[in-house]
Amino acid sequence: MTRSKNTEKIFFTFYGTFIDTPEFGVIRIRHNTAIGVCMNSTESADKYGTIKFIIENCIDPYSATLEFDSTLTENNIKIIKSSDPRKTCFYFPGFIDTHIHASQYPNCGIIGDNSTLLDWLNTYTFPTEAALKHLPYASQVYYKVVSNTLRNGTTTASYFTTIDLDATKMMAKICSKLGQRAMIGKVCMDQNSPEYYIETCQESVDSLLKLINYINDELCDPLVKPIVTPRFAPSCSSDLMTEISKIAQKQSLHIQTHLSENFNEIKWVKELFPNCENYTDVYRQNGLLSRKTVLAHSIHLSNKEIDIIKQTHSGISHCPISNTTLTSGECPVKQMYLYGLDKIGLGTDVSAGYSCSILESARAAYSVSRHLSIKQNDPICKLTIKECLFLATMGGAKVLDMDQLIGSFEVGKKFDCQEIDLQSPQSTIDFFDWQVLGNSTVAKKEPQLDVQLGEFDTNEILSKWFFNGDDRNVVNVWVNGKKTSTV
Ligand SMILES: Nc1nc2[nH]cnc2c(=O)[nH]1
Ligand SMILES: [Zn+2]
Repeated sequence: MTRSKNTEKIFFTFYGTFIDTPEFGVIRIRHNTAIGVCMNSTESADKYGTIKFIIENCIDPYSATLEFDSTLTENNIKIIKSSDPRKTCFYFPGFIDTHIHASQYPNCGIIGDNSTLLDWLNTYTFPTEAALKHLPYASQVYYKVVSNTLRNGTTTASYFTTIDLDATKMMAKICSKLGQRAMIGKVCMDQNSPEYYIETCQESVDSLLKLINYINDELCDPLVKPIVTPRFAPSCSSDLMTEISKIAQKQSLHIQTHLSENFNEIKWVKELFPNCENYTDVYRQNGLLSRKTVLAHSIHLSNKEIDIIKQTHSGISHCPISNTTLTSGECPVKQMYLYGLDKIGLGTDVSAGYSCSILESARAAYSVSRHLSIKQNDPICKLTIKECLFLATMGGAKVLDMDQLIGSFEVGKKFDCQEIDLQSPQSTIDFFDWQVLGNSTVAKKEPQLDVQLGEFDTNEILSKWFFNGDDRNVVNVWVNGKKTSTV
């Protein structure tokens, strides 16, 4: 270890209670923990924002940082403490939204009581998306949706935009400016779409290539990546799907699309692609399934289709709010997990989903799984809080094939984090003295009480957050070690 002082080095050491879910169904709680993050601006992109040490049961985070690297000085260590004498603050990994339509944000909360997928697309969605060709509209919408997701603790999102190249470039720039880790997908669609919102196969391929070049060679932000985005099988010709899958393969890019969301959609796909065995096979035959493919919904799959998804290591984005509002169905997440399909994350699917919050989607996943359990009279269907929080973080990281990078707090991973305070100034969650103040004596002093009142343990605090929390409890958000701010 060198003893010379190095003023270029910058370390942020975060200190407090860290909670994450490294495996399905497992919650890890680490109190009094120091996490050191390398923030040297001179470091290469792969090192900047990376967790360098995690020290549990740490008394002094400053000394811990010096112990890790004795060449550091007071000037290049920043200690960030979650203030918590009240025991309701903790750090949690940033949420990962594996499926969100940035362009549909203006329609959040507008769906139509009787809408189902195909009529909803024509009535609400295509007109709204087409309007974002007008760049001043696109700018307003995209700033707001990125701000809203960040405010809700989403540090990584996989976005659909529209078919428009310039507006999509703008979205990539906005994500970069606001500091969100993002995949940006220009929607590709060359058939069965309204004449005001369609492109030819060649136009679609050309603008996809231009977007990839822009993001990779001009924007050059390691947090922002292009993602190949055929809308869904009905709106894509086989020619388009094969052309863009070749681009994805050649450049090792992610792919995202929709799969098996609605019964009329599935029937339509059967008619459009009679030579394919099933809906999933349409994507397989056209080269779209890889370990970097995100398949939104995937509700009504046969075991044969699940097998294809397993074999190709593709991931599923479960979008429970959208599946409820559009009455598409209940995705049997737990059963798929038990069947061995372990790449499942959560998507808000704005605006079929009315909320930008992955926490709200996690709650909806919990509820939908319980309704499925009632319907099938089988407790096996039920997801637990821990499992839902896994889907919201590590599950999403796996779906995006980024689980070596994000999703939990580990040395070598990026510091993507939200700080939660259940008693933040704006919080609507009520706590009582005996629940959190380390004051269980309050209860004991009441002789007439014959029930035991006591402090919540950390799992109960987590449960309070899961069911009652919202953006007012997200007090800070860091992506790649950098604190984000929104508009
Ligand atoms: N939920 C949803 N499903 C789709 N299938 C094709 N396009 C869409 C869309 O925009 N939203
Ligand atoms: Zn969608």
